[in-house]
Amino acid sequence: VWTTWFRQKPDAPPMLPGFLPIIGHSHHLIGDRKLLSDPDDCLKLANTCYSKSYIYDFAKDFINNGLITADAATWKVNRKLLNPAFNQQVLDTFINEMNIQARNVVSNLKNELDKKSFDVLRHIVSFTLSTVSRTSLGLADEDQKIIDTDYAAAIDSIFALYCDRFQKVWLHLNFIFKWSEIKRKQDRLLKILHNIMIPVRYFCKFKPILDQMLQMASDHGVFSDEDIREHLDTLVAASYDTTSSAMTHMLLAIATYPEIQDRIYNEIQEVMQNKDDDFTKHDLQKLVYLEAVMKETLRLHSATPIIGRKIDVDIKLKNCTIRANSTSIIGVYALHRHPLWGPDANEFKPERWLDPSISSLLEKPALFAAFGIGKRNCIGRKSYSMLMMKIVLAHIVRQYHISGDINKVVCEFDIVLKPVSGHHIGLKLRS
Ligand code: HEM
Repeated sequence: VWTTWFRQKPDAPPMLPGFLPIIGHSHHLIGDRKLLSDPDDCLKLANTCYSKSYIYDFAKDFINNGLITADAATWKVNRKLLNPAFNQQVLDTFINEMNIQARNVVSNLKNELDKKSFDVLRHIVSFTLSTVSRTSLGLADEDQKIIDTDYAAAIDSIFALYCDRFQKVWLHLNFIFKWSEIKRKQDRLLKILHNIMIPVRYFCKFKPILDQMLQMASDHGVFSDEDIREHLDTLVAASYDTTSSAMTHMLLAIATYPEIQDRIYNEIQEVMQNKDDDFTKHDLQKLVYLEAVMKETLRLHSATPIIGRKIDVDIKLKNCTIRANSTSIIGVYALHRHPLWGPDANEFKPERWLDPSISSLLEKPALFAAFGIGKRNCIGRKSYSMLMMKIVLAHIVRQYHISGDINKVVCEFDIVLKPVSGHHIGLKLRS
């Protein structure tokens, strides 16, 4: 009542549909939220307020000061320290491991050949998890199995608990939550996750990202053991669901449009001169059409359709002012369909990414926000996750003809956007 009636400025943004006098949107259990979809406003907000909405605090017991959940002051320091761990030279050393993991997926997919359809998510999740943990943690094979099974199951369950808590608005209050069954389950899962991740630093072999953190801990005394555990958990948690969701959507999109699939295949053949070699950094740079398809899928089927920010200070936007101490939601889904994309904004057209005029369009950096907006964007964005996804997609398309229909997929909003109807594709071996 207070925020709705007494603290509103005359130039406050209009209320979302469904607003009722006095109770606002509380019958929808979403409280007082502003949804933004103008690219300039979104960027201004994202670069003015670095604090996350209180919903992110649900994951604090798990990843506390990791980049995703850290408060603004801690985030600024840690992001600066961690940025170098994701530089291009470090990431180039991952290409070999990514090729190995991609060949494993292609080999496992042989068991699914010639079925009318099957759910591809299991294969993609396992690829993502093993690639991320091998490249950032550098685990040996036997230790990797614990991550593939116990850690993956625990992380899935803990994400489901966060969603459950999000929907039960009374559990947003900590003093009720701490007596709940969800809290007891969360504590059990955290014990499993911590017991797996804490010893990781002692038994790794190839570990560029972890190495960087250990180096900083010893040189500057900046990270404690617990900080390192939180950063490692954050990397796996932040990459595994998002990348799996994005990659399954990309496979489904490629499956839906045979002419697009043929063009990707032909591009691969041209670049690789019909050989079955691993993809090098230079080969990957030449796969421009595949990259356009990936970006177009991220645009229309973004794994993170909304991003929440806590508003710390009053912000004057183009047509309104948003008050401090409220929450705003950046509507990535809406930004990706903004009229600036043109009259064909709702159509799947990878060619738009090859059109030279795209660079003037992307001068508004918030227009494409699949990896977040502004300075607090995804640390693993272009180089890490695009690289990993490109390699596996190129290996799969080179080997198999994919069928499926993305338009039949029904999604729900979990921590990321997930198809509830399954991720069904069919595969045939290319001759
Ligand atoms: C297709 C794959 C991915 C998508 C769509 C994605 C998307 C995003 C988005 C939208 C954010 C901003 C969240 C927010 O503002 O609340 C974010 C942050 C983050 N992502 Fe990603 N991500 C992907 C892959 C990865 C990978 C592979 C890694 C790690 C290697 C990673 C690590 C992170 C981290 C650490 C943050 C927090 C950054 C910060 O606050 O400084 N992500 N991601």
